[in-house]
Amino acid sequence: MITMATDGYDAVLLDIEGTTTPISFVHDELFPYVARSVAEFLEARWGEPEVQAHVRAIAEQANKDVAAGIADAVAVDLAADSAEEARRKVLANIEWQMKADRKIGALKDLQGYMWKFGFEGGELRGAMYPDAVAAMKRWAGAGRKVYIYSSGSVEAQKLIFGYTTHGSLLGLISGYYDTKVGAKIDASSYAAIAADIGLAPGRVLFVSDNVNEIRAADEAGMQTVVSVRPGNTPIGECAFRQSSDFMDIPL
Ligand SMILES: CSCCC(=O)C(=O)COP(=O)(O)O
Repeated sequence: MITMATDGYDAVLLDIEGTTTPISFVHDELFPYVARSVAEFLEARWGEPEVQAHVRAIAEQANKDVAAGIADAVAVDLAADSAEEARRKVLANIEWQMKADRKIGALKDLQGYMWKFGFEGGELRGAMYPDAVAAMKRWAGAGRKVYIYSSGSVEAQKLIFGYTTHGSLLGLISGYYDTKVGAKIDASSYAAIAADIGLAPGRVLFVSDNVNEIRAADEAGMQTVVSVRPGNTPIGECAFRQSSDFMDIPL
């Protein structure tokens, strides 16, 4: 039985991986989609302005990482390198970052851009926990605004909820946040989201599988529930409320 603040909450802020969506979908379908097609994608679309914008962001991040002494990072000089050389280096940076499951903006933005082709072409469909879908409908129907906060880019979030195995859920969602608002383990990110939504943090309920994120949201004053799902990292003893069926979360 989950007990919430007696006067409830006005908005719900949901994490994706391990919360609305199985971790296995992200790691066994979404990430491999990019891993298996990124080399060919870069070769075929290198000259396209949108792809070049992603290339510049990856190169900028790589050069910062090299300066910071990160061993796997490969410096890229887009002005001096030949197109082939630059493409090889950009690819090397994408590959090591994906192996490390790095939650970094330039990589997340590129993944989101590539997933668009998979979702729009029908190769990808966003997997959802059925109780998460039911709870989102119940929250929206009861006047609780539903927001998303994920390391995945806002563009990727709109795809995963726009093309789910339960149809489009975009109509249930009032807004989207990614790490442009701040890191998910920083309390200031949750304060910024609450301010942007226009609510006191205490009127927002944050649900995530990641206890470090839950701790940050709690520090910012949000109400919290830890999502417990098969395949999630076990959380063990923990002071926070937990749920494995979001329909059990009181309104
Ligand atoms: C937008 S779906 C892709 C999820 C993703 O790329 C990711 O890194 C998961 O991050 P989350 O913050 O949802 O755990």
